[in-house]
Amino acid sequence: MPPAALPNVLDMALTNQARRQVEQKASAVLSAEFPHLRPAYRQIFVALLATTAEGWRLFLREDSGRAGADAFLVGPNGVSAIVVSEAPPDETTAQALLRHAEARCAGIHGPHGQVLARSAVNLVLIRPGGNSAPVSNDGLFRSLTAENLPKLFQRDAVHLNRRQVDSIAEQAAKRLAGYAELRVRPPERTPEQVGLLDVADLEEDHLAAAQESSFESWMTFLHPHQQAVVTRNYNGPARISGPAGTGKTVVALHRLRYLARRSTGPLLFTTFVRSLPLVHRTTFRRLAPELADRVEFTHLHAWVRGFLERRGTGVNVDRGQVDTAFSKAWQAHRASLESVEPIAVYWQNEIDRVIKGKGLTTFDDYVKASRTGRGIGLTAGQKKLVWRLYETYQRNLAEKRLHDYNDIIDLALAELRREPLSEPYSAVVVDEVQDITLNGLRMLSTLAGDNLLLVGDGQQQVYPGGWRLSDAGIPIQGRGEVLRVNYRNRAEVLSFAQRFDAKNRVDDLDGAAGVALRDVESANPGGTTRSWRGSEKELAEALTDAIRELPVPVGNAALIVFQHNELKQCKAVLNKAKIPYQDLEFYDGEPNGKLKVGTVHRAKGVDFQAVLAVHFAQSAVDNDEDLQGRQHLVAATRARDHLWWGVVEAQTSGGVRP
Ligand SMILES: Nc1ncnc2c1ncn2[C@@H]1O[C@H](COP(=O)(O)OP(=O)(O)OP(=O)(O)O)[C@@H](O)[C@H]1O
Repeated sequence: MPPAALPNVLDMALTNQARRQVEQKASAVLSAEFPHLRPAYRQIFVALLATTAEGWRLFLREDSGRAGADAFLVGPNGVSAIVVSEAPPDETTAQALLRHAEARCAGIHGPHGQVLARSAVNLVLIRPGGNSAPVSNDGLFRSLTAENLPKLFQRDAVHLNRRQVDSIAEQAAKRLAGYAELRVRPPERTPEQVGLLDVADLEEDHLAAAQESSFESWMTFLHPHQQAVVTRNYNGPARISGPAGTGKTVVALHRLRYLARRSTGPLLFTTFVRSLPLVHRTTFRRLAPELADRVEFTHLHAWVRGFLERRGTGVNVDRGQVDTAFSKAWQAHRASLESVEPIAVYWQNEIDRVIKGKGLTTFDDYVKASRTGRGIGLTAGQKKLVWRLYETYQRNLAEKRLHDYNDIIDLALAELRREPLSEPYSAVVVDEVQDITLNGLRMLSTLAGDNLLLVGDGQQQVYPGGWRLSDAGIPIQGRGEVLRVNYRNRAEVLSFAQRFDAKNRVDDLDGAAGVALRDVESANPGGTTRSWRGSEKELAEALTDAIRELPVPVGNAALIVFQHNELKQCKAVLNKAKIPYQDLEFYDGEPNGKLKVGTVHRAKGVDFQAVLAVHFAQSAVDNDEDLQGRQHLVAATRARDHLWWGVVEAQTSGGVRP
């Protein structure tokens, strides 16, 4: 049992002097309780025990047989099973230690019916001698020395609050027979000290308060259904789907850690969205620092380019020149297609997502091909005109020896079929799979085989096109999971986002009925939303006010628009108002105090405490209302606590309406 009323020291970092006092106490407690502990080990356990003065909980067991000692440390950074030993354990021992740690923590409950995830237990090896040479079973253990021990307490990995730490520790105490719980109290502050908090203390307090949020607790706790998906044995390619915010990516990241511990090969996390892998890499490193080198986070085209380079296949991808090749083709065929649809990008998408994206190489195939989600139906005669546009575009690319993204996917697919990877991936996770082209899927399936895990939500497709997983020859039967509890959006935000729910049936990515956002259960009450409507002239003031009045730090908020040209307009407003911002394109998930800004395409898959979305009512999104609805749904569901939704009317439409 913990001593009755420990102060809430998690919110109150110790001063240096207090820390020294705590370490002295810790040393005395260890001498009394574990008199035979070797001095080199004692030094480490003093450091671990000192954290209990700040609310961490330590359970210790001496193992004289193995010349080591082990402990469980529960703190704001989660649960760590710690082995202190000079010699790294061999693979078999390491696996046994991992099972031991997982078994001891099995069945620990979290808030709202969640469970402590098996994949959440951190296994840490601490070597007293200062030997920091990599251990052979890297990836099972996080390996530290006495010198770099403070890494274990790093603030950026904080995700549990005091109540959660205590609740885990109380439950762990019952499961840890043979371990002694050791604690030291923090020194009392004198009345003078209480008034003399230095700046560092205040910063620490601020940080701790911000981290009181329960949102990050997914690093330790999963819903039992999420947990089951993390550990299930699939024997074939699998798919996780479910509406926005249901924890699909969270499950995928835990599963990567779980699978990495049970395999030896490299692992890959990829997606079509360029900026996303960086953000998830940052998150994953907090979850599983020991696996930083084994799991590769790369967006699909970067992976393909790297792969082709390694195979000696040169490609020439220049986005600007590729666009010019299309523009020239469009100029040549504009007259014949304009009456069907005047927006050039519609036809560029037709080539990218339908003709080339699906790997159609003959006009006959194109005539027969389904164009689900393309908005406009085309007759065979109109398709003939599109095919001519496509042929001219292809000629323009060939003349300049250019490759577009579809070309390099095709090259990679051919190359993988010719010669598979010499060291196959133990797991390939594909996030936001709904936006990958059909040929991209074929390539990933060839790359990963049975080790493929596809994660996505048909309702959040922001690029037009349409396929079923079966079209790519990926058999999912019996290996499709659907998550249904929304953990991200507070109830108010969720209910606002649900207005963009699909009128049509939602697809589960494989042709069957999926779950729509309106069907999810909401896990977090509260939240705020604000709507604004006005003219383009009035936008600057309204947006600046909305940013100044944000109920969250501006660095935790994002401004999302739907078209590139609108981005420029909004950035001009920010520049004028001197509001520092960062392009979402370059956001890697590290906190930086700046407002994040980007189009919805760059905001996919991530979340922010607050979102400001600006919709220019006049803009057309590829002439497709459904697509626009899906993009709005994605933008609105990026917000956790607060959503500001601005609509800019046509310039002639006059004043602000409430
Ligand atoms: N088990 C959990 N406990 C607490 N919070 C959770 C849990 N699972 C997910 N969350 C919260 O929900 C957020 C959304 O999770 P995640 O990004 O995995 O959802 P998603 O289904 O991939 O969403 P989207 O499809 O909208 O990108 C996380 O950032 C986290 O804050």
